[in-house]
Amino acid sequence: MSEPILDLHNLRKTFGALTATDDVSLTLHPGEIHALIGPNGAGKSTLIKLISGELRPDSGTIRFEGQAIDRLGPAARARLGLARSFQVSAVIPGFTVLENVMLAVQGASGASFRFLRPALRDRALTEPAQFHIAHVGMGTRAHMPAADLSHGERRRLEIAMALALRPRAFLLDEPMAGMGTEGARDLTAILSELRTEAPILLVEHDMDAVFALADRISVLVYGRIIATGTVAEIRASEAVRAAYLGDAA
Ligand SMILES: Nc1ncnc2c1ncn2[C@@H]1O[C@H](COP(=O)(O)OP(=O)(O)OP(=O)(O)O)[C@@H](O)[C@H]1O
Repeated sequence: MSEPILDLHNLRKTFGALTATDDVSLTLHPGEIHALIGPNGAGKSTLIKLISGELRPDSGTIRFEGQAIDRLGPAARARLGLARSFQVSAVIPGFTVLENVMLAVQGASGASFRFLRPALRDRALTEPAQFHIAHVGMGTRAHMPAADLSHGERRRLEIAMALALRPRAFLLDEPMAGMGTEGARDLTAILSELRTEAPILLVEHDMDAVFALADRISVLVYGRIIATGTVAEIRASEAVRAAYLGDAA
């Protein structure tokens, strides 16, 4: 297998007496969607926060494209291309789809006048923004205010904004949450394509989406990875069935 883009080694995080992350090691490789599943309170969000830099581990290491990033804060990790989508990119409701993505393009270029409405004639911003908007199938919505978008369209906008940051890896924490069946199906198709842009570490409770998307699945229970494998391997695992999947397998 290719060199991992993201390489976690023996990560550990405690909150008082509680071990939320118990010696977790996992890798994310180019082109793959690696899903992280597990019951409520298993430590999935904590792990995402350790990777994004919002939380610091008690021990263990995180390498990103071969570089140790343990000492970097969230902003520096984001600049390296570690994109925590659906949270980093705050959509401005009064701005159009195009303006929102232009702001993301502007932010990615390091410009500091983040809160000014971007100049619609600035082709250095409009061209990449329109490219990302077309990529997520929102070409006909470019001039619509973000406030008027449906939930699913807003998710697409957020992905276009994440793409503008030229990510090297995506950390997605429950992107299907709050979406209807159709919206979830729609987003599943988008994420499936997105993996060719950058690999995705996907925390998700929607098992239909996980089984449809994941190249590999890791199962987290009480902060510990109890199994990592393909969809077929995880569905067939007795340990996983007993600890988590039950009838969903
Ligand atoms: N800042 C914190 N301080 C104390 N305990 C915390 C903190 N953050 C998380 N925890 C605890 O750590 C454990 C793991 O929580 P975490 O939110 O990572 O789980 P999760 O798998 O994401 O759950 P869910 O699926 O419900 O989102 C839980 O027992 C939680 O109560």
